[in-house]
Amino acid sequence: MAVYTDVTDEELHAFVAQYDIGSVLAFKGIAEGVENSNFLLHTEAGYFILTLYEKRVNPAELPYFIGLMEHLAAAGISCPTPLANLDSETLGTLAGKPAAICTFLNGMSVRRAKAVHCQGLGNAMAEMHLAGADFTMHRKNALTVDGWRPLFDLSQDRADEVCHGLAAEIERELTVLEERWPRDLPVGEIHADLFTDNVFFLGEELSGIIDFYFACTDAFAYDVAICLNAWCFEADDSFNVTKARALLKGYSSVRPFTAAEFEALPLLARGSALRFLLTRLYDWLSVPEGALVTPKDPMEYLKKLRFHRHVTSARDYGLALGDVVA
Ligand SMILES: Nc1ncnc2c1ncn2[C@@H]1O[C@H](COP(=O)(O)OP(=O)(O)O)[C@@H](O)[C@H]1O
Ligand SMILES: N[C@@H](CCOP(=O)(O)O)C(=O)O
Repeated sequence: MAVYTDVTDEELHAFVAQYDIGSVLAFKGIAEGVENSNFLLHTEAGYFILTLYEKRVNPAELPYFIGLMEHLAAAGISCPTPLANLDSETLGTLAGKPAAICTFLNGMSVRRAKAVHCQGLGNAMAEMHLAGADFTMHRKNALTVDGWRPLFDLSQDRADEVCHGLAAEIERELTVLEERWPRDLPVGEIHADLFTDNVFFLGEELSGIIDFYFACTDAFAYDVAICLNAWCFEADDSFNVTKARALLKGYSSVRPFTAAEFEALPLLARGSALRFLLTRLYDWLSVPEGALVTPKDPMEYLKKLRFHRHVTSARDYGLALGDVVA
């Protein structure tokens, strides 16, 4: 369910009239997504996505997200482009919520990524990282190592309801990551939620990247680590090194890894697994009674975390130092 706010016909027509996109031909809510209310908007000028920003998005941060999409789109990255209205504003208000209209991207997310999709993802992610280099706004990552303990505090007392011993295991992991987290890697604007549902393909060709509302300024290699977790494990929880190799080669053919990134990758993958374990654990334990939401499984990310704990080098992900490091 991802329509939290009702929009009346009058409100919609008045909002759309502020843009040079003709009048509304059709308008319907989109079921996918969890954070914001999204609508497919068809006007005389074509198809668009209308987004109402809901309470988990801080309005003060919207100029960063909107500005980043504008910047990346102008640099040739296939991502939603926010439309400016007749007053040259990309952000407005609809039904009492901040709202924007963005371009519609063709394509579909893949249910089962193949190595070729992972390679395309690697290429596009590296291009996105390079394209963000001259973006002048920045946003601290609230969900990196410094944010994990406060997040864990919210679930610690009930973590063992999900899995016996989980609270102690997370505590040990946090201690290790807080001690060893690398702080001197190349940084820039990263997507930070590049899961399969946020990447569109037409056949085997990547056609677009959506959902920039976790984007932030952090280590490029952390974005790569998030993707290793989200794209390179099978349904039976096994790690698929062929997909990982394709993803890393795809990335490094556009932006070669530094030696420090190569060294840090296993730790970043552990941290990324812990980040999604913690947010999923919180959501799992906080589902309101009767809510129409299916929380995502925290255990999936515990298993991924345990896998990375036994990885000693990025070679285990199929990355050869001589091959790809600048
Ligand atoms: N620019 C876009 N082009 C095409 N479809 C889009 C676009 N933006 C969002 N969508 C559709 O809306 C759904 C939810 O969008 P998403 O940004 O993932 O929402 P949320 O932030 O609530 O998770 C996507 O799965 C996709 O189907
Ligand atoms: N990708 C995260 C959840 C965020 O959901 P999204 O719909 O905004 O991509 C997870 O899988 O835990």
